[in-house]
Amino acid sequence: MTDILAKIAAYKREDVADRKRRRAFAQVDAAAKAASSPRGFKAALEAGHAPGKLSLIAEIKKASPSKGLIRADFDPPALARAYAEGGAACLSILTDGPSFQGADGYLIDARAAVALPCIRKDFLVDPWQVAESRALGADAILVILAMIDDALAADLMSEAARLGMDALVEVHDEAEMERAGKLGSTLVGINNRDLKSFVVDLAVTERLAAQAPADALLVTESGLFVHDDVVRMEAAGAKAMLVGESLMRQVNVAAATKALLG
Ligand SMILES: O=C(O)c1ccccc1NCC(=O)[C@H](O)[C@H](O)COP(=O)(O)O
Repeated sequence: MTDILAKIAAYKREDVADRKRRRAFAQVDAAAKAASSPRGFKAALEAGHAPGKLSLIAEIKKASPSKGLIRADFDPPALARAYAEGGAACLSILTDGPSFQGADGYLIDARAAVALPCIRKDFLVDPWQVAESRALGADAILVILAMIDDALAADLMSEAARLGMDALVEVHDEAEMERAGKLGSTLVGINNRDLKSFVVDLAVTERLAAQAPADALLVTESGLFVHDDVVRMEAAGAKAMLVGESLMRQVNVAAATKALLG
């Protein structure tokens, strides 16, 4: 595990332990079952792509460990509406506070503003967080293989399935891609960001795409700035893309989203 992921995993375990002390699983599970029905996240990505067009997961991201503050003027419902107007298929909302200045409320508010499916972008180290994510309204969760072992990944994925959510399984290298295949992942994200150096390189998707499970929908993540990047990632085999920083830095987010999609 990289230094940054080890640091995040350590404080997440403490945070989850604290949340569990305050709220029994039965309570979270009841809230998850009472939450507004899941919107099909993977189905929206499947429906949104076509030759010459990648589906967009547009990210609501205030800050990051690699870039610090990205967007000071930060209004999640307004950003969600701008992304919807710009043609995004789904939203990704960072809820981690310490490293990304996110908040659970951002997911609730952004999802309420639009009809798009939403993934809770956070660092999951306990199946309890999956039910919590659904209770917050999430339609999908992120499973970061670099941070957890296969047993925990399988538990997170089966808990997501139990609650009607999709799981985006994120990989960074060949070994993790092989693990994703063995776990039966059908929605696989290749993260172009090296989590040790924070260097972003679209060649990571080009290198790993051919090894993705045959039936998986492939998402390229991080470091997409212009439409030429989108064309390049489609040529590599991606069907969808996850984009945060480049859109978050724009004054007119809807127009920038349209321009990125071409
Ligand atoms: O963004 C970071 O600095 C980062 C650092 C450590 C772990 C994860 C990190 N990012 C999470 C993401 O996956 C990105 O927010 C997402 O792929 C969008 O990337 P970008 O378009 O480059 O903002």
